[in-house]
Amino acid sequence: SSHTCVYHFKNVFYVAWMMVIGLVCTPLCLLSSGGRNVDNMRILAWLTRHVKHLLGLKYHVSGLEHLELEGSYVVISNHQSSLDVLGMLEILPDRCTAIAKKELLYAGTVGLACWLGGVVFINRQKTSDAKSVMAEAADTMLREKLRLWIFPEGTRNMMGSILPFKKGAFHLAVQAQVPIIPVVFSSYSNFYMQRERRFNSGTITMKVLPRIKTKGLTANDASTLSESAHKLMLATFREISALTPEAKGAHGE
Ligand SMILES: CCCCC/C=C\C/C=C\CCCCCCCC(=O)SCCNC(=O)CCNC(=O)[C@H](O)C(C)(C)COP(=O)(O)OP(=O)(O)OC[C@H]1O[C@@H](n2cnc3c(N)ncnc32)[C@H](O)[C@@H]1OP(=O)(O)O
Ligand SMILES: CCCCCCCC/C=C\CCCCCCCC(=O)OC[C@@H](O)COP(=O)(O)O
Repeated sequence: SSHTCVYHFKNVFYVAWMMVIGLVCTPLCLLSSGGRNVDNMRILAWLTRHVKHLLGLKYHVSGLEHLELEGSYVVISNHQSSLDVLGMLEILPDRCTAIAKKELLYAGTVGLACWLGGVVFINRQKTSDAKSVMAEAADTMLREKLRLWIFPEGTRNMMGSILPFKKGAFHLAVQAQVPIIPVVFSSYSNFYMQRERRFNSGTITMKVLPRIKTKGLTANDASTLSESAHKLMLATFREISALTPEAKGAHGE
């Protein structure tokens, strides 16, 4: 039926169009900075701005003032789909890059674009490697006055909730003694339904929350920090999501 066609078309179009953007951005990034540089993220964000219109998506953002902090910080957000990248680039602060799984590096021109934007790649299968790469990223972040965007669930999740957080983002913030700024995306379940093969137009609410301070905290506090951030973000997710009755049922509400 027609909604199934639209679903497949939009998904294929999204990946293909991002590949084209990845290709277009490459010479621009090379000309402007000569190689891998976090400032290339501005170019990526600028080139990607229009994609939401092509997919019929709107963003409603609140709390942007919480990102207007001096110096380094870690942004954490929930992760439902590769579409999250559009929201991320919609509000991306200056000098901010991301942490991603290393597989993304091999995703053609999108991988190249990520590399040019200074994305830090981690091997999730090798926890000890991932930890040392993230420790190095904490140093680089301070030295080069960067911000890092991390998806602490560590994987995509469309179940209408937020998975328990991995601890890496919190260790990194504590090691660097920088604040954590939570960003919550509302549920995509009102416009994107994988099971029913529906990808309708829709509005995504993004809420930036006030920073969580880490000054004086140690590695022992990472678990508590992770749990309290999760609780806060899950409450916000439920508050801002226009949940369907079925999705509400899945939450046990
Ligand atoms: C695209 C169009 C063209 C133009 C656009 C181009 C580009 C677009 C621009 C940008 C796009 C960027 C897109 C990015 C999106 C990518 C999203 C992703 O890839 S998500 C997947 C990757 N992210 C993550 O995995 C999140 C981070 N992961 C973690 O934090 C994990 O903790 C881990 C480090 C990988 C380890 O995983 P593990 O399963 O072992 O988890 P635990 O958290 O339970 O940890 C186990 C144990 O170790 C302790 N720990 C963890 N980290 C540390 C540390 N750094 N130091 C010390 N100890 C650590 C932790 O406390 C646990 O111990 P304990 O149980 O005793 O507490
Ligand atoms: C050589 C061709 C390879 C084709 C691969 C196509 C990949 C491009 C897909 C969409 C275009 C824009 C996406 C931008 C980046 C999306 C990042 C992303 O969402 O990665 C998933 C990762 O967070 C979690 O992975 P898992 O849920 O654990 O798995």
